[in-house]
Amino acid sequence: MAYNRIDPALADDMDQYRRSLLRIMLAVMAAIALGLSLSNYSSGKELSFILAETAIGIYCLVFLMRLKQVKCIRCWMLPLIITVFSIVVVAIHQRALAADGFYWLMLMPPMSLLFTGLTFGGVLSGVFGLLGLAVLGNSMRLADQSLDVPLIVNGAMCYVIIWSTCHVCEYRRIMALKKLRNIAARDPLTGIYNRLQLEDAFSQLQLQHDQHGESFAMLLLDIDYFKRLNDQYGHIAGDQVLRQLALMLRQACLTQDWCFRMGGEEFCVLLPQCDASSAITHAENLRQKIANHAVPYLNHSLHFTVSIGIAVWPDDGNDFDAFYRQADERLYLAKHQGRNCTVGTGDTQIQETAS
Ligand SMILES: Nc1nc2c(ncn2[C@@H]2O[C@H](COP(=O)(O)OP(=O)(O)OP(=O)(O)O)[C@@H](O)[C@H]2O)c(=O)[nH]1
Repeated sequence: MAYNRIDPALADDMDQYRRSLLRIMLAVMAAIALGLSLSNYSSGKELSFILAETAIGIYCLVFLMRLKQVKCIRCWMLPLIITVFSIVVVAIHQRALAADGFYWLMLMPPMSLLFTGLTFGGVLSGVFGLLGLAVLGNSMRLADQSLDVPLIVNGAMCYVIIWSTCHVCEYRRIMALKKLRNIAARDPLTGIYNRLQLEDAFSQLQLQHDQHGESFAMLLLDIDYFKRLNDQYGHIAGDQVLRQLALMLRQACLTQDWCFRMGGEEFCVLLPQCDASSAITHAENLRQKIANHAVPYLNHSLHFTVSIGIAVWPDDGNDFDAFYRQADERLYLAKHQGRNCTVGTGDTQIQETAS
């Protein structure tokens, strides 16, 4: 089992960005729509337009007032975008408004790409662009029996430039955000997740437990006498050991999603769908594998061992802090009992001590 830890946070960032832009845009749209409906009313324009403008203005105001509570921005934006730009297309159809109606259509790509997403917004604004051009050409042909080709070509070129620029900008913004999130989530030395991600991963497993009753385990590992290793062979050798241990943990977990460097020489592994006895088996296998492994460094073979503390959910705590504390206390006990050993759940006894 694996899950994508970056995307929920990324989605959250994008959501905040959209909301702050929306606040300004909805206020402007409400003012324009209500202003237009008033001016069209006083100049005796077509009633259907006045009603549509009033409805859009009111919708924008309600949306603006409820923006903090609205969960699905796309669900609110989609009817607004489709209604506004359908009215624009209808306006283009009326010969008198054909060209200036097309200017308004240029707002479609930035709005739909920003507020309904890259793929959906790209397709939607592409369809509306083509529709607008077809309606513009048709309304000219109906009125004059001729096509103003330069106007159509200029309109199409501007639309394509705006559409592609917005698409590239939005794509690059999302990629940059993903990259930044990834940098912030990982430990630069070993490449595995840092401690900030642990609580998030824990919440995901806790949810799995609440929904399906699956227990899971946490292993806290700390390298024994790491200071001595650093002092004897130097910090570069120590770094090599840390990288090798991270690699072994990733291999043991089959996925990197559940391995974390807590800082210094301390690591954490989460074991999904794991009870107390399989956690001990897993931890012991890992401990022995590490103890039997040699890290090549210059012309040395570096040997090192780890001590491990285990906590199993839901037996060992009722929240993250208590759960983590339990694993930490058992790690401390493992150190106290002579290192290179595992202390498991239950009655906090040593499961196996070093040879
Ligand atoms: N090479 C290297 N060393 C680090 C890094 N982070 C922390 N250390 C070193 O890790 C050592 C931790 O030492 P201690 O906390 O005394 O732990 P220990 O020597 O492993 O002793 P026990 O944990 O009690 O077995 C210190 O010497 C730190 O300088 C790192 O990123 N690279």
